[in-house]
Formats: sequence, structure tokens, C-alpha cells
Amino acid sequence: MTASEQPAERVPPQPIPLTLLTGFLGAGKTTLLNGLLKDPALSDTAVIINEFGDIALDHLLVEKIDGDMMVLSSGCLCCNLRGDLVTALERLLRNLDNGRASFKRVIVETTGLADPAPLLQTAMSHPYLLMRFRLDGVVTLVDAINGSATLDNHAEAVKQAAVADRIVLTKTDLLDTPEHIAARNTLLQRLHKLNPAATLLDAAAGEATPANLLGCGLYDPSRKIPDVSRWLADEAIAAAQAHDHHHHHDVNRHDERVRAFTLSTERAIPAAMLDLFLELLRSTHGPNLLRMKAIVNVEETPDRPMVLHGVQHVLHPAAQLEGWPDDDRRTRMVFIVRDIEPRIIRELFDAFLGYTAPDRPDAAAIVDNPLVPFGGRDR
Ligand SMILES: Nc1nc2c(ncn2[C@@H]2O[C@H](COP(=O)(O)OP(=O)(O)OP(=O)(O)O)[C@@H](O)[C@H]2O)c(=O)[nH]1
Repeated sequence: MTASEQPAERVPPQPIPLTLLTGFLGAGKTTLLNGLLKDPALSDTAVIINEFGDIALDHLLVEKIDGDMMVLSSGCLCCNLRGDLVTALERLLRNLDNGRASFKRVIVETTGLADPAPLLQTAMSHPYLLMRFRLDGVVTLVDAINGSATLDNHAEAVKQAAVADRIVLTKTDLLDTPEHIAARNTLLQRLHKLNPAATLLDAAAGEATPANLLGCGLYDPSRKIPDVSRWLADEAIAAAQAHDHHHHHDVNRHDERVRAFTLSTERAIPAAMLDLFLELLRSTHGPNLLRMKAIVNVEETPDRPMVLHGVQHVLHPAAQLEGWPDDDRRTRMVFIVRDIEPRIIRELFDAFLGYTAPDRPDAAAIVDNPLVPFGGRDR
């Protein structure tokens, strides 16, 4: 056998960098991802999106240009999600190895409710994944408007900030009063205390570039506050226990207080009705409306659906799409709420669409008197 006939020595493939993109509900993860994916530096990127609840909309809203994309709709943030992530990463590798996909980097966008510790623990300890991927960094987005309230109320948000290599402050362009600016400075101090080693970047200032976000180097928990190592150790124990623990999770339920649900209708909605419905919702339930995402068939523009985003009391300006992303032309509104009974919002929606029951007020009655029985807290 001549040298040229020798079987080529198998060189193990270079581990693929994997970035975890996290941040609380509505912080701006998909917006940032869309921007990043347009950059030629990220043309070879596979994306895994994890959405909370059983109806996923994000995959319709990510303007993916090429490469692989997977959506994991999984509400369970312990064993199921861990397993789903492993399965999704393995599937990507299979596609890569048999030539069905070609990518050099993976970005995992977590749900805003994700506790990052189990995901990190999985990425850092699963034997096969460790061989093929290297955790390149955790990028956490923090909304400058809602960030402080979110840190006060949601332990997941604190963990997301504490484990980050890069913290990106979003929505600083919306800070237009001296009080807002002061609140932003307090938030920055708080984030620095939570995670002194993370680089803080401002999205609106154009700092969230691929060069600043990617290539963080191997993930190093020892550079984080001591809690992070403890969380990861706790997760290692939880992962071991999960082998013996297969329980059924309601994918629309996060905990006792937080849940997701969807409203949908075939009926086109008049723009004025939609505005009234959203305003009433925002003014009545504001802070407990953790997230609202919708694609809406507006009566006046049936071929150009409206995309809506609500984050706590902030209703972002609506965007109009050039066309429907797929054949499904129904209005779909996904809500993630805290301490609100889905029935309350569903009945309000029905009233605005004219689906009233004999014992319930219609839209006019609600608008004339917003204290009719829709507004209450009902856990
Ligand atoms: N003004 C402003 N709006 C932003 C910024 N980043 C995101 N948004 C808006 O915030 C809303 C939510 O953004 P998304 O990117 O969908 O947030 P997300 O974190 O992916 O949301 P979830 O997946 O539900 O957790 C959208 O209306 C965005 O246009 C920003 O820096 N400035």
C-alpha cells in the first residue's frame, strides 16, 4: 500500500461554538437574533428557538435567511427542556454529518422564562455534546424599561443576568425622561453587582455586534458570582434525579402563577376594535401581562398581517408584514400572564369580536364601563 492509499487519519471535528441567547420575556432576543443573522459573519449559523407554551409564533417572526432552524415548544423547564435541547442538538449534528445541513455555529434562543442553569449544565456535561460543541458564551438581554421590576419579581431573570458573559441592555432608545435615565443607571449598577465579570453592551448604541457577542471563549462559571457554581451543581443533582423522574408537565404552565394561552379567530378584526381591546388589556392588567405576541388579520388590510408585541405595561409599535408567513391566516395571540385567569382575557376578546353570551357584556358595555367583571385578578 502506497502512502497515498493509506486510509486518511480521522481528525476529530473541531467543536462547534454554541451560544446561549437568553433574557426575560420580551427583552428583545428575537429582534437581536434577526439582526445578527443578517450579518455575513453569521451566515453559517443554525438556530434553535425554545418557546414557552404550545403555540409557537417566533419561528414565523425570525427572518432566517438560510441554515437550519428548529423550534422547541416546551414549557417544562427542568427535565423535558433539557432532553429536548439534547435531542435538537443531536439532530443538528446528524444533519451536519450526513450533509443535509451545513453550519459552523449554533445559537440557542431560550424562552424568556428559562432558568439557564439546567441548560448550561446540560451543555457543559453531556458527554457527546461536549465532544462536538463548545459552549462559547451566554448572552443575556435585559430590557432597560422593565429590567428592574423583572429582577425584583422573577428569579429566572436574576439567574439569566448572573450567568452571562455579555449583558445587552435593550430599549435604551425608549428612555426619554430624567427618571428613566436614573433608573437605567440603578439597573446597570445592579447588573454589575450580580455579574461583575460580564461585559455590558447597549443595543441601541449599536454595541450588540457579532464581534462583541460571539467568541466569548470557553464558558467559565468560576468567573461568575459564587451562586452560579452552586446553581450548576444543583442542576447536576437534578439531572441525575430526572433519570428516575418522568412526570407529565403542562407545557402551558410555568409555575403556580405564570401560564401561557392562545386566542385565535378566523374573523378579521377592525383596527379600531383591536386598539381598544389592547388598550383596555394594558390599562387593566399591565404588569401581569408578562408577554403578548400576536399576528393579526386586520379587517382593513387582510393581506398584510399586523405583528404585535406587548411586554408588561409596554405595547411596542405594531409592525405590518408584507404578507402572511404561511397558509394559516388566523389571528393568533399568545399570552404569558401572571395571576390572570385566561378566561378573563378570552371573554374580553370574544366581547370585542362580537361573540357575546347572553350573560356577558358586549364591547360597548365594557368600553363604557371598564369596571364590568373582566378586569379582576382571578387566580
Ligand atoms: N425600542 C426598542 N424596541 C425593542 C428593542 N429590542 C426589542 N424591541 C421590541 O420589543 C418587542 C419584543 O422583542 P422580541 O425580540 O420579540 O423579544 P423576545 O425577547 O424575543 O421575546 P420572547 O421570545 O417572548 O421572550 C418587539 O416589539 C421589539 O421590536 C430595542 O432595543 N428598542
